[in-house]
Amino acid sequence: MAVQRTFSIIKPDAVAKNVIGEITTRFEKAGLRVVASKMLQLSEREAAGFYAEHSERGFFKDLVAFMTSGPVIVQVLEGEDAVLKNRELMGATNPKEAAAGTIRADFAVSIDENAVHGSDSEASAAREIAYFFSATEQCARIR
Ligand SMILES: Nc1ncnc2c1ncn2[C@@H]1O[C@H](COP(=O)(O)OP(=O)(O)OP(=O)(O)O)[C@@H](O)[C@H]1O
Repeated sequence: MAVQRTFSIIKPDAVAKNVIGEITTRFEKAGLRVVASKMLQLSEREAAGFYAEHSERGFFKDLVAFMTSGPVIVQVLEGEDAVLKNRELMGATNPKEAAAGTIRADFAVSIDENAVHGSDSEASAAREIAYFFSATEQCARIR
């Protein structure tokens, strides 16, 4: 598997819990490298645009309210098989179903406030990275 990039959000609940460093350390220990990172307070428009695919779902309004409830950290992670590796580190969407030792099992309490987002495919990663980062904010390969 080639080196890939994926997109991560450390959501407002995890930022409020003061575990930005602990979550980022998990990425690094798993061989993923942070190649872009910033803290943002999302507007309603930005959060709704990011989750547009869920706009017809019953939880959409609550999701947008949660994602705008405090600052988030958006990151680009690079490494071998980065999309799948990050999904494995995150665990299941619902923390109650997340495997022991995953980020969501350890730091999240509910499906509404589940600590992290990670792209579900390379195509999503490319779209999500471009949504939040300009070309100049994305470092070239760091080695
Ligand atoms: N049934 C639900 N009730 C409440 N919130 C939900 C529900 N399903 C999903 N969500 C919220 O919407 C987000 C996006 O849902 P999706 O199905 O894309 O999950 P995911 O890919 O595991 O999560 P993410 O996209 O945040 O990485 C979830 O992370 C969660 O916060």
